Amino acid sequence: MMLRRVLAATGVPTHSCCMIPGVRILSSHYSRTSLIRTLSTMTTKKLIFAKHFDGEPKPSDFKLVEEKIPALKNGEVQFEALFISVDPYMRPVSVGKPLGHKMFGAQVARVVESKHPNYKKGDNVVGYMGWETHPICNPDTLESPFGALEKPLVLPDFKKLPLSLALGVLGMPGNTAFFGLTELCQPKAGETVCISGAAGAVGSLVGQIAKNLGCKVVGIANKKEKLDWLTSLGFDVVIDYKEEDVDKRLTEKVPQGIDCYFDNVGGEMSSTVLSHMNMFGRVAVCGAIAGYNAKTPPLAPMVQSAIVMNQLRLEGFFVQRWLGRWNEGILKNMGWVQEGKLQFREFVTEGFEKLPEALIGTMRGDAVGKALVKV
Ligand SMILES: NC(=O)C1=CN([C@@H]2O[C@H](COP(=O)(O)OP(=O)(O)OC[C@H]3O[C@@H](n4cnc5c(N)ncnc54)[C@H](OP(=O)(O)O)[C@@H]3O)[C@@H](O)[C@H]2O)C=CC1
Ligand SMILES: CCCCC/C=C/C=O
Repeated sequence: MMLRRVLAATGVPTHSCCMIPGVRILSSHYSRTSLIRTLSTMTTKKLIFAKHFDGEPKPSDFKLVEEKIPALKNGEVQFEALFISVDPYMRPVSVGKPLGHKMFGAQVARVVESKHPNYKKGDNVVGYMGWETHPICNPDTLESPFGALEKPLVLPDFKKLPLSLALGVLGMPGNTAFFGLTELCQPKAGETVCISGAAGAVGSLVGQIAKNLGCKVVGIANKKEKLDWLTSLGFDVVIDYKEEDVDKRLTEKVPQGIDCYFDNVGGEMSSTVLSHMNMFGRVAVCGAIAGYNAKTPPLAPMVQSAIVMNQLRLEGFFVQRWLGRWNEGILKNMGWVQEGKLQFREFVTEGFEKLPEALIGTMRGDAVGKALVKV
């Protein structure tokens, strides 16, 4: 549609839009980049959620479709996706979602055209537009995967920082780390904070924030590359839960006990951590990835004795609880990033079509830091 208008304006017959000569004539009026962009925005690619996951997600659970971009209606905005997020939460949150629709999820995108007063061409946003290259949506009726209305956020000037950070340290994972740790664990300087899934998008930030607050930090993850990275970030103790005996290592290396546990994983290893907690310890239950792909919930050793004997407080949370304070977390994390006190690492896969593989990879533990796809 847009290309037809451009061609009409140049006098090139519109039926020649896909022919090389037409492209050559146009290039005298338009830069090669804008022409490529114009051509590519005629259609949009979507990954459809085609089959409910059975165990681990599979590429065949998704279907790639390409559609013409419809005309924009009043109140709508057309975006061009720049980065799309892949997150383990997608596995449990997909349960019960209707099939045949675009896969849900967050993306960083640029506004291409707008018929909404609060969005203008060229704005960069982060929002739940799903797995699509050129989505159109009405921001006022856009739903997050968690079932609430959530408008795409227009991003402030990121200065020299990459826009992709709006999906990581300056976005949902950053706020999960900040609010989950500060509000639920309430760590005090000198206390010991333990984190499972410690080298991931959320966990790597939790550990660094805890260090910034003056705590001792224990990180649990798998693979030498991840543990070395955590050590370089200042984690005091690192444990490979697949290669080492977590119980023995905690006894040896954390004799003072654990005051706060930020749990991304659940299962047997978390039961072990709970048995090392101090009196009045606090546990933020953020995720349970150890069980996301399981057909029947895995059994874990009983934890109630540790909870009772040490009078622990465990609380689960969704980060959306703090939507009303969203910018507070983002600004706090941005300050630490700018001071060099909050390092981030991104694990970027190139290509929209690679989204399913990227999701599967991050659930398997391939990613160090935040996993995302560059469209
Ligand atoms: N409550 C909330 O509001 C939110 C919750 N979450 C949850 O937080 C957790 C972390 O999310 P996020 O940082 O995005 O993801 P990560 O970047 O941490 O990626 C997932 C990691 O989980 C680890 N993992 C996978 N399987 C297992 C297993 N069986 N046992 C132990 N570890 C495993 C892998 O690390 P390794 O190689 O070290 O095993 C993998 O890298 C997830 O559970 C997610 O659902 C996320 C955002 C918001
Ligand atoms: C057990 C599922 C937890 C996932 C919560 C994720 C929220 C992300 O925004």
